[in-house]
Amino acid sequence: MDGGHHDEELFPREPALVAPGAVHLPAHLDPASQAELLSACRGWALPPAGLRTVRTRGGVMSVRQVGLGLHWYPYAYARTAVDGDGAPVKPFPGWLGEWAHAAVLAAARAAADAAAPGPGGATASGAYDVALVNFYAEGARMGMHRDMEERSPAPVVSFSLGDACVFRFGNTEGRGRPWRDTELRSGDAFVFGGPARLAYHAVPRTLPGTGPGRLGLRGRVNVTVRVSGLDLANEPGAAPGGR
Ligand SMILES: O=C(O)CCC(=O)C(=O)O
Ligand SMILES: [Fe+2]
Repeated sequence: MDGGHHDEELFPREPALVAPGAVHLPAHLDPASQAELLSACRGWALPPAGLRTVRTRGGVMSVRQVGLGLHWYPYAYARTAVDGDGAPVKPFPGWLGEWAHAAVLAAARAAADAAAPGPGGATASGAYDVALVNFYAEGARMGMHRDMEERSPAPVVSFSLGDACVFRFGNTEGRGRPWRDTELRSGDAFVFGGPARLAYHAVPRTLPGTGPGRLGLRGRVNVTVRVSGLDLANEPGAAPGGR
């Protein structure tokens, strides 16, 4: 899974430091791992506590979501799909935590090679405990936001499948510039932690029809893996956040 080379790329894309603490890892997941993750996503999308439409302060999100480990909703985490069918959230699989951990190590290596600040938060693989699975049909997008509801500084790890997208990575001050746009393709990982952990980011658009045909996916799937830092056993409702 820790590929580094992409069968289909004539010129392999290299890891890129997008901002201090933010690292793009092109073709991090090999084709077999992408198929495995997509197949898991298809299972997670099913009810109960499956894929749902999310209502935020800003309106209805065009991206449909499902949570693992804990259920994220605007703007907190809960143990059940409180803004969906109310069912208990699906468990977070340990292997996904290992994948996230491996991506953090690869990102740290890339940053060290460039003598640049890494994503920080050297985190044990077992610490990753929640994930958000996002499904982007054609035309779906995600506005500028921060991932704020976690209570851990550990890096967020994102894995992309299917159609490519424009991923906009901004700053911690506000939704405006400066930002940098990166194309995320199927199999790419993106890690942000350290000074970038609370940076604003967005997906202004996907690039329909650009996914690898072998996956058999129309649209784009993104999985972000996080350390919640929460123990909801004693907090049945939610942990208030500020997104
Ligand atoms: O789809 C993406 O690449 C980003 C998703 C994201 O920012 C999130 O789930 O908070
Ligand atoms: Fe996010």
